[in-house]
Amino acid sequence: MSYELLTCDEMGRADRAAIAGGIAGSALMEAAGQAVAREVVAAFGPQPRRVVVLAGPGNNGGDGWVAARVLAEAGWPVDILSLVAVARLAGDARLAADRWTGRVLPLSQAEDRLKPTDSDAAAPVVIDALFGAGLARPVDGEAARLLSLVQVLDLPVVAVDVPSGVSGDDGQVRGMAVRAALTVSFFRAKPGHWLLPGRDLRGRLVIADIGIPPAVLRPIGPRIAINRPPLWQAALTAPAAGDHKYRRGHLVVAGGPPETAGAARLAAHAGLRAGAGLVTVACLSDAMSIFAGTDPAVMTRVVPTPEAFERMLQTRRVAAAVLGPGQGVDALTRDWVRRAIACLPALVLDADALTAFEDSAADLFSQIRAATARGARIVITPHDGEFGRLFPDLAADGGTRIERVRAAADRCGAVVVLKGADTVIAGPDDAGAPAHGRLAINGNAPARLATAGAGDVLAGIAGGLLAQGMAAFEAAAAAVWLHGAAARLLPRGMIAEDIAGMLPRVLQAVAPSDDDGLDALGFGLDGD
Ligand SMILES: NC(=O)C1=CN([C@@H]2O[C@H](COP(=O)(O)OP(=O)(O)OC[C@H]3O[C@@H](n4cnc5c(N)ncnc54)[C@H](OP(=O)(O)O)[C@@H]3O)[C@@H](O)[C@H]2O)[C@H](O)CC1
Ligand SMILES: [K+]
Repeated sequence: MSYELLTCDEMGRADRAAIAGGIAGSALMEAAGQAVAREVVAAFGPQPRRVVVLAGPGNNGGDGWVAARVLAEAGWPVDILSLVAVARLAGDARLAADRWTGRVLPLSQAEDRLKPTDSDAAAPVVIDALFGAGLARPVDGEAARLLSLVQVLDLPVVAVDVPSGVSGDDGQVRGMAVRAALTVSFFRAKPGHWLLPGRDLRGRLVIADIGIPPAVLRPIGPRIAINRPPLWQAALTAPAAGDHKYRRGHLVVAGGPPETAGAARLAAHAGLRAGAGLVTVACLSDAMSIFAGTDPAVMTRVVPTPEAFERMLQTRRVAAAVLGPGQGVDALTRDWVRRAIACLPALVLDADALTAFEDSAADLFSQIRAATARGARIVITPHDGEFGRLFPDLAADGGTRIERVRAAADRCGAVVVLKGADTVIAGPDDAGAPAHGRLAINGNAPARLATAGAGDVLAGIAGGLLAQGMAAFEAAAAAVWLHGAAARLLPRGMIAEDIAGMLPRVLQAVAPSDDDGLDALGFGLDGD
């Protein structure tokens, strides 16, 4: 399964490369329109049903004209409402329109033809082929009127490429867009299919092969991907026979005051489940009994001073740390963060470890940059509020979610996980850095994952993976996906404490196994 996402510009380049390689543009359009028709029949057939195609002025409309012809040839009653006169169409779209032998209705008849009639066994299916990758400005005027009619009549919509009005690049709505039951796109999906609200408006997504050879992608070098296991699976190591717990990675979680100790407990437990060899919560003496009294596999260590914390990091073979969950927004947190950045090979900074630097973000970023320059792997995991505290100008400037998170990663030098229903993971654009300009959009998190403490669990999973030596971008992307997948296995009513318990099942499905390939209990160990 492919996981690259192409921006509209990259898709245009892929298209042009295919055409330069000898595939006619009209053949691509024919394949695109046929795919749309095929999916309409699969979703709404096999009995023919009335179809109304809304055709726009460009090639998205061209796909609509092809789909109309193919459906009509199969005996489906099809009407076309074209935004512009056929004489004004050009290129492949004009060729496609010229092959249409049925009626083209004037837009004044739109309401009449869209309304279900007594002779309709079911409401007509609308093919939305107004605008696709070429959306250039907000949808208004006649196009908006047509889409509003479809919305008011609550008709089933099949969108060509994207629901018209949704930007393929960022999933934002420009002007207006109607929710589709199904979106048929071509060759590769686009970021706007996976970022909200586009993800929500597109309905079910089908990516059709229209004959573009995958080799065209090599010179394009897409850097945005949907977050799926192939992106990071190879970096998930299986525990080896000779491993001991330190070799599998010692993760330290910073424990805060007793009132908010739950957050670090969740992170510590999740770090262990994600595969860290051992996990220690470092805390002040007043929280000791809480941390020591809960999770039997998690160790506790009292570090009365920042110096003691640093000494522990340096002497206990610490592979990674998670700082921030429930730690407190104060100078002590800043002190621990500075010391951890200065001496550890890997680090997750979450929650309070980010908010504590609201007034000194530049200072935090220069420390992170110094550490990553010597090879440290650092992941920060802000939600939108924390992001706004660290990067107020980026949060305010109205750029797309992708632009914001990219700019943030470039500025701070860490891998940035911008959490939300459509979490985005971005690596800094440092030439030569392993995460160089990479970006993944996550799509597997169920809505019920938005629950208290879920972020602490995510930080712990990322820390557990970093402790095992994973690269920062891969660890961050894997953590986000595993977290979403674990929640998917849990029914409504799940709480943050339940998530880590699902990790063994999820890891079993995506990670290399550490058993010897024999029967489940190992009866066959002697080779029989
Ligand atoms: N490989 C593929 O993916 C293939 C995709 N195909 C389809 O082609 C479209 C992209 O076609 P393109 O012609 O580049 O763009 P659109 O059809 O989406 O839109 C361009 C026209 O729409 C006008 N426009 C743009 N925004 C608005 C608006 N808000 N209101 C009114 N008109 C608008 C634009 O006008 P300009 O004045 O800006 O020029 C254009 O006339 C892709 O999405 C696929 O569906 C191919 O068919 C096969 C290969
Ligand atoms: K469309």
